[in-house]
Amino acid sequence: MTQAAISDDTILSVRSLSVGFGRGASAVTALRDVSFSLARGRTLALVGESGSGKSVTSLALMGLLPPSGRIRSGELLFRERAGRVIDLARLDAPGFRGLRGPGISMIFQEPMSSLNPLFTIGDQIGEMLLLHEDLSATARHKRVIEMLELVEIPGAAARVDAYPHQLSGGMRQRVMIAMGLICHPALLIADEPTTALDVTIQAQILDLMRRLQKDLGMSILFITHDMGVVAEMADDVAVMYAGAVVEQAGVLALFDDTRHPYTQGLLSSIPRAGLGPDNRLVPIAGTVPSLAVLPPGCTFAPRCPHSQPACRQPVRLEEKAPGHRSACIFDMAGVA
Ligand SMILES: Nc1ncnc2c1ncn2[C@@H]1O[C@H](COP(=O)(O)OP(=O)(O)OP(=O)(O)O)[C@@H](O)[C@H]1O
Repeated sequence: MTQAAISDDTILSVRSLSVGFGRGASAVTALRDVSFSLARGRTLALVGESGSGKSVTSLALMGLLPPSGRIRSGELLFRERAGRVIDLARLDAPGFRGLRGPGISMIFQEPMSSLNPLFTIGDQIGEMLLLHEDLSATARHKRVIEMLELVEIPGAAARVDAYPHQLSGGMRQRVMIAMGLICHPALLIADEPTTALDVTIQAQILDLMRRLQKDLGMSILFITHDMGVVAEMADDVAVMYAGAVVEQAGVLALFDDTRHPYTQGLLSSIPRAGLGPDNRLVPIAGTVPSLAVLPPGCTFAPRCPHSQPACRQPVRLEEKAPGHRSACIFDMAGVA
């Protein structure tokens, strides 16, 4: 345990995190020297293509890496509501059991695979309280109904006894949010919580999350590959590529003053209203490299339109403007 140096307004500081899977010849490094921080009460979007390391980062934060995964180095400094700072990279299993719920909570993309079909939603939400709070059965039932009302499930007092299959996809996602928030976590990790939903329901769920964040005073780590959702939800953004953060900035700076060619590629691949024949979508050419055979130097160089021989040298995430860091040897400001 450590009262390590993180500023008072920081809730999470990930420092030089490296995570590997497997051993010997088959070992791969899934996260390389990942660093980012999340300020209290704000939303940080962790964004990147499939396989960039977003889920491995969140599983490491929750102490839920699979048995073949291991934190090789780094610090995960987390500030509890009471103010104490703990290093999650050194927390043991009982420590994590106490932390998951009231400290950090996670909601996943697919509610149907996270909810148990055999238990009512009331029982499943109440289970979190049973683990963490000493309440009578009546008080627990009341708290669960209040939570269902907070996530705007109509007829909460009756729906508390429903089974997951009796609810629509949007309602099930609200149940997942209720389960994630019932113990009032300081940090909510939301892993693509709206990907499986249609756009109207997605907008409602994002609205709800923003309102609950204000009401309950939480910080959110929002994992997504969708730049539209980033623009809606994030205060700050960390962009990941092949297991490393390549750019971190405030959301406006990231969109208006993009510094890394990979982020520029992600932004030019999002659909915009009014695209004409001369302004087509530009998908990023090539694919994410295999973690087993990463190119030397900048891992994005083989796909980068600006790449030069110098990009084969090691590159570090460096501050290019106040609060704006990028891992590119060039200053890409103003270059599209
Ligand atoms: N259990 C595992 N064993 C071996 N490698 C793994 C394991 N879990 C993840 N990885 C590797 O770690 C890398 C990062 O995966 P991760 O799931 O974090 O990506 P992601 O950015 O969350 O992708 P997606 O958006 O598809 O969820 C991938 O290359 C993946 O193959």
